[in-house]
Amino acid sequence: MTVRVTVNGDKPYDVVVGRHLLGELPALLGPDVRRVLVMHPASLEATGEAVREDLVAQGYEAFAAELPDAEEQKTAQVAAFCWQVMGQADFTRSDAIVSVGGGATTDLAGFVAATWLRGIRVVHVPTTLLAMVDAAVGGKTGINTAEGKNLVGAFHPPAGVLCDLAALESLDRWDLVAGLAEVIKTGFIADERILELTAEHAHALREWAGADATEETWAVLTELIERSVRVKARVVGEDLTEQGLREILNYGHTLGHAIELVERYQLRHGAAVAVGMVFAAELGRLGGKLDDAVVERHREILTAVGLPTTYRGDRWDQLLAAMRRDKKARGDLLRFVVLDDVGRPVRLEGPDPTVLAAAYAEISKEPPSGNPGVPVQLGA
Ligand SMILES: NC(=O)c1ccc[n+]([C@@H]2O[C@H](COP(=O)([O-])OP(=O)(O)OC[C@H]3O[C@@H](n4cnc5c(N)ncnc54)[C@H](O)[C@@H]3O)[C@@H](O)[C@H]2O)c1
Ligand SMILES: O=C(O)C(=O)C[C@@H](O)[C@H](O)[C@H](O)COP(=O)(O)O
Ligand SMILES: [Zn+2]
Repeated sequence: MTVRVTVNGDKPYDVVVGRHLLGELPALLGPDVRRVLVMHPASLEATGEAVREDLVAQGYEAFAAELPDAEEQKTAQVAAFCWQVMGQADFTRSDAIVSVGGGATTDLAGFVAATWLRGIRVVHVPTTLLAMVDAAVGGKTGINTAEGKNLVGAFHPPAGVLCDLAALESLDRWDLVAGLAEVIKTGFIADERILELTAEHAHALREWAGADATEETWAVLTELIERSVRVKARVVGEDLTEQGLREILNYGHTLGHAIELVERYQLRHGAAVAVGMVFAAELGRLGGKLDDAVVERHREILTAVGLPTTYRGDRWDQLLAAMRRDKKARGDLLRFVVLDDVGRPVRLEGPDPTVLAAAYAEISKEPPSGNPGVPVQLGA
């Protein structure tokens, strides 16, 4: 069954969840588009090429830009490479980009679309769970700089998002699990049923078997995707440019992004956000807002699906420096999203440094012995 969720805004668009969705591309690209750049990471060459050939068969002049894998593609250099490809192929304002990949690809492709000729159409075809439930929806685009994560970007909503569930068949279980972090985040900020479903099926999700997954597991995963997309669509439909409400989607990200930077992106975004959510829960608890039981629920559900809940205890100065560059910060004021309860996110501004350090102590574990450079592993 195909499900459509509309994202409201100046130019409303649909997030389509189902199978065999490529036939929808021409309608999303619109009548004026002649040239299309399909952007995909090297690891998805066959999928990217299939999309490109399909577009050629439909009469488009279609090009491909093969990108480095994962976070390595979110750089100014890679964006400049894409601008060069488009310049050499005479891309005009009536041409378009199609992204095929995970969240790193949709972030980069969205940014290139936002900046080329000050903005052209982009359709996202997310291929990871994380990109389907979060990154491809909502128009936040961006690249990293040496100083931090997503420091350069733009709000540029797509013309449509095609979540073809078949893509998840080839996703390895660590990437499926990393995507569950954003699903669980959505559960904590806005939809408790997500937490119940995830906890109930944690084992099957953690042991994701791709094409061999049972019908029951596919059904649960599909419901989790739909529920998460509905929450994200509602939030970004109300507050595209993060004037207020949208900040709730950043739950767990203040420390999460700092961990990603300190680890030089050697762990997945979802894994870092998982640790960041436990940190935020501890901040809420230490600030007298959140019950012990809800904090424990964070640890239980994240551990159950194989996500980490602790981080090495000897990186506080670096993490704090990175958190000062978080986009929610204002001047010297650090701002966090914490919870009063499940489904009740609130803002915490300028927490006392001793409370911050105490929350860090609650998530700290010994640094790996013998090799201080070893990155945190999922589930470690
Ligand atoms: N813009 C937003 O609103 C938003 C929201 C959440 C996350 N993000 C960003 O998304 C990124 C993380 O996304 P991600 O977890 O999808 O990571 P990713 O894009 O790096 O993909 C993870 C890995 O999966 C591989 N892959 C992708 N699709 C596959 C498939 N179908 N089968 C097999 N392998 C596949 C990729 O090649 C990569 O190695 C981060 O950069 C994060 O900042 C953005
Ligand atoms: O869509 C949003 O808004 C989010 O915050 C979703 C996050 O999951 C996502 O990782 C986002 O890219 C983080 O944004 P940033 O503004 O903190 O870079
Ligand atoms: Zn995120």
